[in-house]
Amino acid sequence: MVSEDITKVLTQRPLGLVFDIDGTLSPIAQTPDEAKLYPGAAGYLQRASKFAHVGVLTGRAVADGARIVNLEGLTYIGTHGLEWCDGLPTTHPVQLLPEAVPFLEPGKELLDLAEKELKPKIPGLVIQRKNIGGTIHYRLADDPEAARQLILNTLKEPAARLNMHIDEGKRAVEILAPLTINKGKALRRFVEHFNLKGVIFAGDDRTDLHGILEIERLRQDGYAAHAIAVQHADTPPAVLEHADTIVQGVEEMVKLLEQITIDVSRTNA
Ligand SMILES: O=P(O)(O)OC[C@H]1O[C@H](O[C@H]2O[C@H](CO)[C@@H](O)[C@H](O)[C@H]2O)[C@H](O)[C@@H](O)[C@@H]1O
Repeated sequence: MVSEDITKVLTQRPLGLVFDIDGTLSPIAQTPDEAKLYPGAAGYLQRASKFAHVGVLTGRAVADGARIVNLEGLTYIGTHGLEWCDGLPTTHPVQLLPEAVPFLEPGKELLDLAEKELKPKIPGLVIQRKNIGGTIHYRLADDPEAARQLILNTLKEPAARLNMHIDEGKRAVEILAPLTINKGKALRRFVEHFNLKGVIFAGDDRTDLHGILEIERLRQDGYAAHAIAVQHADTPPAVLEHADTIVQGVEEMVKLLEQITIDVSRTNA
């Protein structure tokens, strides 16, 4: 059985279940392309989509997140909230927020610069391009800290000139549009889009904190809302502090998702 607090949310209709991918449903992998859903997760998401609106809310581009989850009938929200797709992007249009459009070219320019300047200097560097901006991964560099410094030093001035924002993720430097869209705003949009009465959000990292804090605000606004933090050695303390439930790692998160599907089908039986 899941906790009473989670059960209370699960009885609401319409209900939403929203998940981050990396570190939440997929263990952190050496490279972005190697990441996979934890065994069983796809089946539980599919089952959950029979009684809830299931959203995938990721820093990856929609196409990349959908490649990993690969289930029809889910909503894919990518690039930290800038892209939205009601279903798999192979069969549904991907909507890019209009305010993000001016940053398509500057983002591309910075990534081109990273390819030219950084790739030859940092063996193992992975440059992940997205529709808007992208992510430069230094996890495989021989000296990750030196790689991080070189990436930040190389991109600082051009990013300021092109009015792009630089942030940091897990062994990665993110090139982002300088917009205030984040996972919290995207979560609110998801709730309003489906007219939800209840929503659960699960995430593990810095960018997920926006989603977790939005859950607090949704509760204040009268929604049944619950935040789950997936704890890893490097989980930011604020994520744990503001979450309503903490699970240990992706394995426990997927077990909880399974239990949610079991409890809801028992109640509906
Ligand atoms: O905010 P998120 O939705 O968690 O997205 C952040 C980035 O996650 C991915 O990178 C991370 O996971 C990779 C695969 O496990 C790992 O190799 C990498 O070191 C991590 O930083 C994703 O590839 C990025 O696009 C996201 O921006």
